[in-house]
Amino acid sequence: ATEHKLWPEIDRVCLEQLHYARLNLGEGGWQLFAEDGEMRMYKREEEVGGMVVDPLKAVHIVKGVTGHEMCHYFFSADVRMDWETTVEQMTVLESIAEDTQVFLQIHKRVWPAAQRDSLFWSHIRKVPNIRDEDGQDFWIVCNHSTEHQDFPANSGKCVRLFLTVCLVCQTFIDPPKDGTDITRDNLTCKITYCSVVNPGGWAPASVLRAVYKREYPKFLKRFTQYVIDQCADKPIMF
Ligand SMILES: CCCCCc1ccc(-c2ccc(S(=O)(=O)CCO)cc2)cc1[C@H]1C[C@H]1c1ccccn1
Repeated sequence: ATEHKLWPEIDRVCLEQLHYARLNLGEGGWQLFAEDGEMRMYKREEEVGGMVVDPLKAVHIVKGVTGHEMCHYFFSADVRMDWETTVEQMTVLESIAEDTQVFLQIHKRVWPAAQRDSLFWSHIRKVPNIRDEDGQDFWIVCNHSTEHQDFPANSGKCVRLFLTVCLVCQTFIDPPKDGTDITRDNLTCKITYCSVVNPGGWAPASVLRAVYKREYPKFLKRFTQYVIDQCADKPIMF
């Protein structure tokens, strides 16, 4: 996809998001708002033009799958509707390359706000782990709002929301002591999910914050469980 006009932006946003995801939660005023087993969800309360755009950062540890598998299923258009319960309709507008697609998604309406749609490019890539920490290479999927001449914002019934999302995964292998082949029992996947969603038009701060608090934990728990279930009986994708 390196010759496509979007490539410079895709490359820049992906690397920015990888850096942002790897910043630890020490600085930056993150407040923990949800916990479930190994999943911890943090947010910062921010408003842009009177609209809630609370950045979200979730960290999670999932046994039995690799970062490649986690990112593969997050990126795959074919399975999106199997796990994405808040999307009413999903269309692939453009397949720029094997690793880059442009999506239009109509999201289920969040009462009392108007229904939203999102139009974004989605890119998956492996990033070598150059600091030879004990983890494997990073896999990242980045979703970032973009434009498309056939689908201008706010031209239909939906308010166009703007999003930047990244899923950054790293696999840790604890090999069997007896030198036998690695099995899923030897795999641990560390996940960082970051998201900034600008609702694109006014929505009550109280409603938005309540929806985020309810929907994000459900969303990440459902997605990661979906990947565990899909991978259970399949060969490991390293
Ligand atoms: C007034 C309504 C404001 C906006 C509602 C809304 C829409 C989309 C999204 C969203 C868009 C993309 C992604 S993704 O990770 O890129 C995967 C691909 O679908 C994820 C979540 C979020 C929210 C915010 C509610 C919040 C919410 C959170 C998790 C699920 C549903 N709703």
